[in-house]
Order: sequence, then structure tokens, then C-alpha cells
Amino acid sequence: MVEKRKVVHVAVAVILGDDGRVLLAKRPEDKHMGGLWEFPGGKVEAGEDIKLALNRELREELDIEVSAFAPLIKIRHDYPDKSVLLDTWVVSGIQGEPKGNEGQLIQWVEKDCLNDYEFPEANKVILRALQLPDRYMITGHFEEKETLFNRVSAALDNGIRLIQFRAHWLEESEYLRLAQELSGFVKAAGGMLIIKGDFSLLLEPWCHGLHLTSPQLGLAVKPEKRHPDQLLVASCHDEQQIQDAEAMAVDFITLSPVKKTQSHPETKPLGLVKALALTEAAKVPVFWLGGMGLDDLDIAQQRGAQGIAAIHTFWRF
Ligand SMILES: Nc1nc2c([nH]c(=O)n2[C@@H]2O[C@H](COP(=O)(O)OP(=O)(O)OP(=O)(O)O)[C@@H](O)[C@H]2O)c(=O)[nH]1
Ligand SMILES: [Mg+2]
Repeated sequence: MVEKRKVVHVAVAVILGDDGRVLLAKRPEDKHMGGLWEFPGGKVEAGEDIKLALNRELREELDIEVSAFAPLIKIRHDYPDKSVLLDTWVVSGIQGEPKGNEGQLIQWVEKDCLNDYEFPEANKVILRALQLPDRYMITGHFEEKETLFNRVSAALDNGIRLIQFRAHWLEESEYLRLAQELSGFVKAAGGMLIIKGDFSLLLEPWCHGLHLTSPQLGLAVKPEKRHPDQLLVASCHDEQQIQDAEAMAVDFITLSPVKKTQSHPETKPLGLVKALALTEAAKVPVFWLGGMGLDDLDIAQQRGAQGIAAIHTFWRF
């Protein structure tokens, strides 16, 4: 059974050149997923530290030394014949000129052109993770529309590019009117506004994405066909909900509450150990939510998360 199968831990490197291009390698025909493009890397040996494995693989495959690297994401994937945990790092500093040390073709590719290359199935999520930011702001309470726009504007000035519009106290028509206006405002600054509500909102051309609540995950209704640029997101609190969200092909999830949180003080937090296990098992990018401050960003990413989501931390910019 797939669940019982050994998971192969793989160190994967998204190597960025000084010009922002990404280094791809072509997998030899005789290997698993042969002939497809990949990010360089390979299997972590038993007992080996992931950072040492990353360095070793890049030395063996490309004849380079790694000097600067940071975690991007850990992604689980089950192929028909093999299960992998792609422990993926962004390598932003290398020493030496990469060469195909094992005879493999290598190529520097513009980030925007990565989708034109044929990768193994699991890499779709790595490409998504590369496009997603590491901070997801959820809007907090406001009385006046002006406050909402001012706070969002301040967040955009502080580099936030992904925002969920949460205003459950508003009537639906008022919420949607504001959502449409705010979507245009956020888009003009290069960001995306994710809204809450019915699946049919994905039919609205102004809608950048929909954030599903956990009860929506259990519904038999599936989202309508959506535009490839629209994001589908889900709030998850346990393993079952993560699996339901994956079955709906969401682009990412929030996992909460990782710590005790002001917005849901009565809910027992998952804690770091459980959050880590759920994040490692997830097949989509995970943002940790609940009591997250900027100090937690590094902790979350070191444990395989895409980043953090928060109301209070970002709403006070
Ligand atoms: N390196 C790498 N492996 C990937 C990627 N995507 C992906 O699904 N994989 C899978 O992860 C596993 C890692 O394998 P690898 O073949 O690179 O391992 P390796 O360098 O240690 O090779 P070796 O065992 O032949 O010496 C393979 O099953 C491969 O199909 C990717 O982007 N890069
Ligand atoms: Mg390899």
C-alpha cells in the first residue's frame, strides 16, 4: 500500500544565477523519470544531514560548492512506483561554474519560462512554491472602508503580495462590493486578493482566488473550472482536511492553529511537532497560521512550510 511504502528523502536545489535564471538538468533516459527536466539533487544517504546531502549532490552532479542556501519547501509525492519527499532549497550562491558532471544536459532558464519545460509530476508543486510568497496576510477588523484600504496599502508597502480578505461581520453583498474594489487595488500593486465565499465566485473575472473554509472541503460540490491564474486555497486543521484539500487540487493550504491565537483563543493549538508532521506529509504548499509572528517565519520554513499566514502580525503595519 502507498501509505506503508518507504519514502525516499531527496535533496533538491533550485539554483538561482546572479541574473535570476534557474539551473535545470535533464535526467538521463535510464533513470526514474528519465528524459524529463529536473532541479539538480539526489537521494539523502542514511543518517546524512540534509544540508551536507545538498552540497554533496551538487558537487557530484555539477562540480560546484554551495555558499548560500535557504529552505523553499518540503513536498511529498507518490509516484506509481516510488514515494518521495522532495526537500527543496533555493541556492542563491555557488562557487564554480556548473557542468554536467555525469554527462547530463544542463541549462539556465528564465523563471517565467519554467512552465515550458517538462518536469516529473511532483515538480508542479515546486514551481507553484517558487511563485508564491512566504507571507500571507489575513485582513483584521475595520469599521471604515478607509481603514481597510490604508492597512492593506501599508502591507503592500511592506512587501506583502498575498492577502485574504476576511470580514465575516459584513453582509454578503457589502463584502463582495468591497472585495471587488480591493481586488483591483491589490492587483495594481502587483498582489493577489483571495476572497471567501461560494465556489461560483471563481466565475467572476475580478476574483484572484478563493479561500475555502474547512466545512466547504467536505461538500460534494466541486469548484467550477477556474482560470489557471486563480488560486484555490483551503483552511485545514488536521490530516483528513489536508487530504480533502489535496483531492480538490488546491494551490496551497493554511494549517492552523499552530500556536495559541487571538482570533480563536478557545481552540487547542496543534503545536510544533504535529505541525511539522502534517507539513511534511502534505502534497501542497503549507502556510502555518495561528499565533505566527515574523520570528516564526524561519522556524516554519526550516520545517518545510511555504511560510506564515497571520492577521495581527501584518494588520498593524
Ligand atoms: N533530483 C531531483 N529528483 C527529483 C525531482 N523531481 C522528482 O520527482 N525527483 C525524484 O526524486 C528521486 C531522486 O533522485 P535522483 O535520481 O536524482 O537521485 P540520485 O541523484 O541520488 O541518483 P542515483 O540514485 O541514480 O545516484 C527520483 O525518483 C526522481 O524521480 C527533481 O526536480 N530533482
Ligand atoms: Mg540526482
